[in-house]
Amino acid sequence: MGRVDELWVILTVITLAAIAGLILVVGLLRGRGGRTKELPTRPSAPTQPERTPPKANTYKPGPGARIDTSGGVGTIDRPGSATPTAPPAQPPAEPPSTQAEPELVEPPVPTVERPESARGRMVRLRERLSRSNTALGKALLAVLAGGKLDDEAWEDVEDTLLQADLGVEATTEVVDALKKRVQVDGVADEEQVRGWLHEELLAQVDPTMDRRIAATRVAGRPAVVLVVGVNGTGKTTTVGKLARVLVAEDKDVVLGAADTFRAAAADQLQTWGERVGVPTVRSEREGADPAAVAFDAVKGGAETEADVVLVDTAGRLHNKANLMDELGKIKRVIEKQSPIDEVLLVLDATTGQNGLRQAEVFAQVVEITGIVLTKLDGTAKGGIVVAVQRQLGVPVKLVGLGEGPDDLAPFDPAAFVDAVLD
Ligand SMILES: Nc1nc2c(ncn2[C@@H]2O[C@H](COP(=O)(O)OP(=O)(O)OP(=O)(O)O)[C@@H](O)[C@H]2O)c(=O)[nH]1
Repeated sequence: MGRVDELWVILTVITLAAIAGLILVVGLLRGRGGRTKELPTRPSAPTQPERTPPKANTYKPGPGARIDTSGGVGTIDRPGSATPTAPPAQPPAEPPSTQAEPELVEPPVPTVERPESARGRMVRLRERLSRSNTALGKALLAVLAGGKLDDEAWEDVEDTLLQADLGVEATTEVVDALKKRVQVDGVADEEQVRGWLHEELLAQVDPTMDRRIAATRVAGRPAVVLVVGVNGTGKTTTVGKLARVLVAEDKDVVLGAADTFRAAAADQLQTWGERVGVPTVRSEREGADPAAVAFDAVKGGAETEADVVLVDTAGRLHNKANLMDELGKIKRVIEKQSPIDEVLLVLDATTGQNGLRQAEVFAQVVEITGIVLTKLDGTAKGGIVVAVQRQLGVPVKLVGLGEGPDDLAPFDPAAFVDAVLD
């Protein structure tokens, strides 16, 4: 082989080696690149500078619980908005698929109601209060403006207040204050007496108490409201009505059906929610762990960036110890992921002293922050407002004044006393 041939052979070998090396390097690089693309992508944390309008619900409830999304968190026409009802936003379209897929059944478009705004509800409902309670005002005025205020007359005043469930302490305070005024100013005309009564009763109802409901996001999470009380007091109804009050205030609400004792309670709550476009987290199973449902509801509320989560609980348990255990567990489990901002105790105003005893039992297990007095439309015992506030040291925040969906009103002390003395 001549020198030229040898050179050609060496050149060919070098060229082939270089090509092989190049192929190897390219192959390696492509292999790495491909793998990077396959890394699972996490949905990015919300980076928007401001809160976007509520989204369609993406929350996945734990086993045994499901979220009813027919309320369509992000799809409702908010009450109070001037814009006409827009059709609910649809979930993002699936990528086209060549395979035959099961038919996608569109959820029914809910007819969303527009609840009455909370402002002025008590004024509208005042008549119902006075219808039940004017007997109290009339009786008091009749005695006080009658002119002859002897011991017997004062006893009548006392009896009237006691019959209205004002309680012994408050009754004594009111009577003593009135006696003093009569001593100083003498027996006055009916208008004057009405003024005194108004002042004394209002002082008992205590207009200085903070009656706001914790329903606004706190530190980047939804407020959590736990609703407790014995069965039949109107708990579920109250949660449904409260959702309406809050929706009317443009809040995003999530309901938690932790009353798993009675299967129909979850259905009842879900129906309330659907009417105003609010989702309900519930269990499919009767007797499911209520703490798990409560946990899922709070989690769901956080994930959908709701303003407030309202958790309904059961009140019908075999005995007091069971009730305490269950409530205590619900509280502990919720608190694993979020503080509880409000515990509302629902009391039936028609049950009088019995209701006060119930209040004591609940107060031993949870820290009650507000009272909802239901069925105040059907009783002449409006004085229970004062008695229960004194006993628990927490304000009546809401009053139920009928079975209608908007018959729950924020409690307004002055309007209440006006109605009693009307
Ligand atoms: N008149 C009147 N009725 C009310 C009021 N609030 C609730 N109710 C009625 O009280 C009844 C009981 O209400 P629910 O909400 O089912 O009571 P609950 O406490 O949830 O009962 P359980 O689910 O069995 O624990 C229903 O018929 C309600 O319509 C109110 O303010 N006035």
